[in-house]
Amino acid sequence: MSSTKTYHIAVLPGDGIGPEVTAEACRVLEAIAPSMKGVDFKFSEHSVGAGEFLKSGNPLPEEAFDACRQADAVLLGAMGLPNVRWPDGREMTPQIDIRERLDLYAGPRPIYLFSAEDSPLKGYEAGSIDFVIVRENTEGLFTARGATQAADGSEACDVLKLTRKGCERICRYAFELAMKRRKKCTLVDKANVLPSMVFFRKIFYEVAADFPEVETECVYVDAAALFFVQRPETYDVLVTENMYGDILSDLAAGLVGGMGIAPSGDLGTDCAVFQPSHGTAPDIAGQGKANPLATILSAAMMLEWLDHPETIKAGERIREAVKAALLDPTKRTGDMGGRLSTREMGDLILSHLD
Ligand SMILES: NC(=O)C1=CN([C@@H]2O[C@H](COP(=O)(O)OP(=O)(O)OC[C@H]3O[C@@H](n4cnc5c(N)ncnc54)[C@H](O)[C@@H]3O)[C@@H](O)[C@H]2O)C=CC1
Ligand SMILES: CC(C)CC(=O)C(=O)O
Ligand SMILES: [Mg+2]
Repeated sequence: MSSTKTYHIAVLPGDGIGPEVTAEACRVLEAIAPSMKGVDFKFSEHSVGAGEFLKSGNPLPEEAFDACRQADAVLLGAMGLPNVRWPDGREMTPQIDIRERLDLYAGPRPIYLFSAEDSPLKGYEAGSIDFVIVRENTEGLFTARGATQAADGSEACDVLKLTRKGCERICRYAFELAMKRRKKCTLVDKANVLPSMVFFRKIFYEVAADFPEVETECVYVDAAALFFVQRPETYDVLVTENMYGDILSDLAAGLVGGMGIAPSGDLGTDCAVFQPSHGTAPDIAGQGKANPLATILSAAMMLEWLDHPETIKAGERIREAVKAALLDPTKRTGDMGGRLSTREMGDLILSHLD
């Protein structure tokens, strides 16, 4: 007797272009589901973000958070709007709260050049830029949110904190990933200046000792920004602090076509969120212009992470469909120089799934 495994996916469309891009990713998941033997999906949708804050006063209602905790995986659009802020001036960042509360410490952000014409760099063929930034997601400078500001308004201070546990597990994740790829792991730090980064580097080499096959190197974060542009082909897996990873992942997305094609995962031990690396793009929201590929590729990462032979195959099929769709350089959304709408790009990917 065969039984069907039902995966519960919590969908958090969020703000701005979030609902537009998650709709396309869900269409792709629904289209691919019938081809998976013994697997299906149950989706539940939950309101979070700046819009939810304006309605209920809470950008992350407990019902939505519980749904994330209980789901097999979470698919998120993007959250936050620049004009919706806490009284202290910060934006709503429930995505960071979810990462911290569910301990989703590993943030893989794959950077892959699907088609030569999408790179602003000269001489790079499809597949020649192919690396993963592994962002530490639960420590570093972002944990300082809501930290200190002097009462007299004369200064403000954010603390960058790293722990041994946090550094060890993110380095271990990065080395294990490198073992499945081209066996090179680069630590991006600022160990010429900050004691926290000297600490990170020490732990990086301790963990490296368990992976003698992996080539190691350390690069300062400012130099990494330069080398990404000058010789991105030399990187495989890079591991770095939370905010460095945030900044470098936008820079790296720019090497392969922009934010519209940059997926990400936020992984814990038994819980994970998948979302595009981009934000809510208020400048194009509601106009059908958003590129859904980053979210569709994040959905493919989710299928691979679910780690069932059928979902792994389906994730690979989605990536192949994106690859095939981008072979025609006239088929792009506006951010990548084309004329397709969000829905038309979704339709194009569906047509390549057949
Ligand atoms: N994970 C999340 O939910 C994130 C949320 N945000 C929030 O999003 C809002 C906007 O932030 P920005 O700094 O403008 O970053 P953004 O990533 O939303 O936009 C930067 C630029 O990229 C373009 N862009 C982004 N995604 C695109 C897509 N799928 N298709 C086509 N073009 C796309 C935008 O139009 C804009 O020109 C802010 O409120 C910010 O806090 C920002 C980054 C991540
Ligand atoms: C709210 C932001 C810090 C989130 C972000 O930029 C990201 O996750 O890449
Ligand atoms: Mg970011």
